[in-house]
Amino acid sequence: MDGRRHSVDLPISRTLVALRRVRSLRDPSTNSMSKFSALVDTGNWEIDSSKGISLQFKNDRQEGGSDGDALRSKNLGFYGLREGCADDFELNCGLGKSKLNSGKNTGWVGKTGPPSKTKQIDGSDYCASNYKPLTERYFDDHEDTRLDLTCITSSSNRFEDLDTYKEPTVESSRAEQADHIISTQKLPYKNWVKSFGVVSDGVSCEASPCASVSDAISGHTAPLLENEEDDDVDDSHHGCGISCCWLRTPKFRESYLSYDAEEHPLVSGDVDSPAFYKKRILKHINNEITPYSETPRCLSEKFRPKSFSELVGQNVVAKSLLGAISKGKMTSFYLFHGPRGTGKTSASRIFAAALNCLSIEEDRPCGLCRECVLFFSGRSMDVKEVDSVRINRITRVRSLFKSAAIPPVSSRFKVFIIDECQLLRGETWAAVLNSLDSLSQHVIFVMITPDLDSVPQSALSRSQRYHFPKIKDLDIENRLEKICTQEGLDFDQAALNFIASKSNGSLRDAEMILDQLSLLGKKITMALAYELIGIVSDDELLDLLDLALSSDTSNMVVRARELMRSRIDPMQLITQLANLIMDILAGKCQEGNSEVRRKFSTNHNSEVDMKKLSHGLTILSETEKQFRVSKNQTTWLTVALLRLSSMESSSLDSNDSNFCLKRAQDQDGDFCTLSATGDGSKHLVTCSFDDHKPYKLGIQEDCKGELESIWKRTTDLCQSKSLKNFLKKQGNLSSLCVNQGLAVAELEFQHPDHASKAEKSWKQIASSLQSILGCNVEIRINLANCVPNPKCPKVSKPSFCLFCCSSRMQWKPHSSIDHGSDSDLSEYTSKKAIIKDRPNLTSTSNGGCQMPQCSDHRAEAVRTLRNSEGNVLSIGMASSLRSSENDMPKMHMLGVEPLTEEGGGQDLSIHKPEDGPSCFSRILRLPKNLHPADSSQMIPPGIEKGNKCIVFPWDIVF
Ligand SMILES: Nc1ncnc2c1ncn2[C@@H]1O[C@H](COP(=O)(O)OP(=O)(O)OP(=O)(O)O)[C@@H](O)[C@H]1O
Ligand SMILES: [Zn+2]
Repeated sequence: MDGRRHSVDLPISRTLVALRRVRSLRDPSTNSMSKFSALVDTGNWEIDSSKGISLQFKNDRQEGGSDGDALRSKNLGFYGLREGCADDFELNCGLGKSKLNSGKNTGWVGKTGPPSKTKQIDGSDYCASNYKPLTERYFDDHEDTRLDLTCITSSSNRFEDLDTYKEPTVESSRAEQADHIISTQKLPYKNWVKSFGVVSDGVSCEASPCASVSDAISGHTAPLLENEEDDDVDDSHHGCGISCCWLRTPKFRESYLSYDAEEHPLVSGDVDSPAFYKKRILKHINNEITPYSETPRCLSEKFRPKSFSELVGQNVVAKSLLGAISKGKMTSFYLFHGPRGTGKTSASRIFAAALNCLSIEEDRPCGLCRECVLFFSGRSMDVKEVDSVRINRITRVRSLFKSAAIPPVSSRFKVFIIDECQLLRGETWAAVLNSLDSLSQHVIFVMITPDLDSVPQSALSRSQRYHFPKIKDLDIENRLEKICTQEGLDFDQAALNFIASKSNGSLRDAEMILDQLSLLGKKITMALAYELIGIVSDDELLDLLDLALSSDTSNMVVRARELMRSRIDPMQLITQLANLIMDILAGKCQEGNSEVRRKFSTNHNSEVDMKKLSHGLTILSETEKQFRVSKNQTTWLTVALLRLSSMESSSLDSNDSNFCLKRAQDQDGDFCTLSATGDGSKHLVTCSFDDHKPYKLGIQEDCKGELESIWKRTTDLCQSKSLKNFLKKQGNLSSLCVNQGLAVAELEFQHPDHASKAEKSWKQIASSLQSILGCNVEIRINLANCVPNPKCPKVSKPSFCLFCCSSRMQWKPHSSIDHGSDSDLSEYTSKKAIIKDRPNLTSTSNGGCQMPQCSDHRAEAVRTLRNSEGNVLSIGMASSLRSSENDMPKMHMLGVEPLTEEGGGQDLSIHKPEDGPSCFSRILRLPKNLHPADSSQMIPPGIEKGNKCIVFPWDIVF
């Protein structure tokens, strides 16, 4: 009867919810949504003040009948359930009565027999009814012939069914879905209809792994019960935590039923009532827990790998698992672990499919064979995903293993995948491990966890472990690119690169971000990605850092405020800044092709900038702590940036006295400070020496020219031709640092003999330098490559400089300098002046190292170890013993304190005693491995030895 209308009274809330949900309802057997898609379009929703909302729809195929026959003409592919053995089962969902008589067993595969009874609920028996396509069932309105079939197929002509389907109602969909679930998955089964040969005609080998089950299988039979006890086994999809595995749909770990698992354990038969199921399932459906989805809901579902070759970045794992299968060397217990979103679950499913794949090819799973089709359509009865939470009871574990003991339905292996196994309780683990030994060869357990530490040791040692490492950014980027191409998404490569870098090795996270971005319907760009992720770009942060390092305070504050006002959370900004600084310090900033990056790395590559940045990390970490107790995060962030911006040399560590400002002569011949500033232009600032601003000509590339020029002029000033040539050829000025009117010049020689020779001529070198620089000069003579010191195993790298000596000469601007005369030299040699107040220190009369001199010509000094780039790696004490004053001191390190180690350079501090700006003392934490005898012997007079520290009350020469 064309045009027949059926009404459903629904409360308004449910109606509206239903409208929203209709997309998520689908036919679980066919994995198809098409049966429901017409619903919204063809359904006619009417609002009646007395009845509420009603849904009406036209029934094209219905030739007649009553309201109760609403579904008759609609072959939804769902399957009925008989409640009780005689009574028709009714779905009172507003559609009237839906009679689901089993009728004849037309077109069904299976065996007939008495109905399998299960426990009674509310006094009524029910049986696993006969199943057949609804069309037939409705039209063959016969009494129960008690076929013992639990067939879950759709009609024999599924495609036709789909085509003819037009207008189900929401409620009928739900009800039938509920029926389907009950009939296909919830009922206890009596027997397996075992042979797939019987149904194989329906298995299309051409079907893709993703084909819906009805496309793939036309007669898959569910197992029937062997006996009552076993009913908890393979039908355990209903709330026991075991569900058939499917690849394309999301993991369905929840039970369809939402009843409390504790109350209804796995084996429980007292819940096996259709009414009970129906209620639960409907509740479940109403709760929008959709076990299946028509189309993959997100990209990560859609692009879930289906073969080992599709598994990104896990080649070792893939190869090993495939190897195990091809060699037939499987074990019963696998443990997949690794960070989230790296493919553990996908791999476990692929592994399960590969184990049962019938293909003889190496590349398994083939996706085409019967087993693969069964598996990928979610209908394999031999692969189960088990919810860890739900089996967290010994009784359930026992049931699980009982289930495992039953041979596989059609496959070679029964595979149980237990995800999140770290949630299993100790007793559950014990039960699992105890039962493992009794497992037959055909059972394989795959446990998955992101947290290996939570898995008991006993389990670890019993399992074959596979680690899934984080996926490389490049692999993620390539995968995203592939997805974009397949999905027809327009994208910027940089944006994909950015997404990859922000997903922390998790491909799922990356796909999620891409998914969200794709919804915007625009080209996937960096700007969009930044906006979505809620972070500012590295370029913006570099800009901010540039301002901070350039001490452009006002602009920096403005910029920071802009950023925070726009979108960024201060805590996020702190984290990002810290990450960026770490990248810069690790030299990663030069990578990439952005203009801002290039500019930043050009402008801020000095030693002092690096120190500022590393100190900045400390500031940021303090600020982060402050954030936790403060509401005004924005202010604290601004304070942090201001601190970063206004960082002075004094706030840096001892070696920060080498504040890296460059000194040069301007064109008028005046001394000035040449600083490397943030804006990229070197600007000249006239400076006087008493302004206490230190500066340095460092070893950076851009200083090299200046250093060479100074060294050339210095050597030119040397009177002795041989010295001049020697210095030009063998030595060079590696750095020059001026602090508080004292220039510390570091000279570098390649060979100890050369260093020694230079040391002997130190006065001439120093005076020449003084003439050029116009200030007090201290020279240090370093050996570029040193022989490793056996006393100091840490210092084994030949590039470290163990040899260092220094001497100081006071500048007398108006005195005439005679570079060749030692007698004149006394006029402006500063040593006595500097050390006169410190009786413990004496100068070496031969003009050698300035060190505290002990009796027996023993001298100690603090030494620095530098790597070939000139960075200070460690500091330590060295002592020298010389048999005569003219001997070259034989230095050896007494102890080394790596600056990087905890308790090392951290404790180094500078004290400025009253006795003049050029002297200070430092506290040096002694190395832990320093032999007490050594330390007591070698510590020079005047050094107070504390518990861990010794105080050097003299001008330590670094
Ligand atoms: N190695 C991978 N190769 C291909 N796709 C992957 C990979 N890892 C993750 N994915 C993508 O992420 C989604 C989720 O992956 P999967 O569930 O296998 O990760 P998991 O490691 O098990 O994560 P969790 O520990 O959170 O369960 C997949 O559907 C897939 O789209
Ligand atoms: Zn296969």
